Amino acid sequence: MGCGSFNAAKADAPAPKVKQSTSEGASQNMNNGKKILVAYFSWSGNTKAVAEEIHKQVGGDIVEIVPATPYSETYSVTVAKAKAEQAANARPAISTKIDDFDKYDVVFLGYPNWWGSFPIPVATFVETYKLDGKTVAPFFTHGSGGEQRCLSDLQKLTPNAKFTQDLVLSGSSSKNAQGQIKSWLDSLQF
Ligand SMILES: Cc1cc2nc3c(=O)[nH]c(=O)nc-3n(C[C@H](O)[C@H](O)[C@H](O)COP(=O)(O)O)c2cc1C
Repeated sequence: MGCGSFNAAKADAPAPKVKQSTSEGASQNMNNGKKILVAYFSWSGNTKAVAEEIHKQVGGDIVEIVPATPYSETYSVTVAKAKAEQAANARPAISTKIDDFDKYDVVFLGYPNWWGSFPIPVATFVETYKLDGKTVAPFFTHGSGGEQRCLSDLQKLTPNAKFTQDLVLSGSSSKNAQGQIKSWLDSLQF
């Protein structure tokens, strides 16, 4: 798809911020006896809003996937870099650190659709923190292209995870999606 159709989503979104990459919210980190982590990548805040709502509803810990070298706040620069990284199948370093990742049974993993697929730092994340044997509940936001290869490319990277039904939201609906998130979580029995 062309860039024009997702410019609007960026225009409405807050400026990206680099956050401390530590797990937090450990006080209520069990749901149905499962230890939960919500992990997300977000450049302009849409997926972050969804991640925070999921965390609010299911509890557990939440962590942001943060590239060691942040993306530019300039849309066109980030678009060009993301495209080049995908073409090169790059693995940029991430600053995200998670202690004792093995303890998590369920990982809610979310990111925006970037060129039809995952932003490349997500690949670094799943190759660093192995999802084998874990339940993975994927969620995506997009400009207008929908899911495209967001899920199928993730499944290729981590074929030994147990995937639930995913949640796909347009970026423009991401800040008002409490009801859709609740329905999705109910359907997954969380
Ligand atoms: C580098 C880049 C590439 C994108 N590629 C697509 C795309 O191929 N299809 C699409 O529907 N949206 C695309 N988008 C739009 C984002 O998926 C959408 O705005 C998303 O909600 C942004 O999430 P975020 O605020 O968490 O970063 C792209 C955005 C960027 C910055």
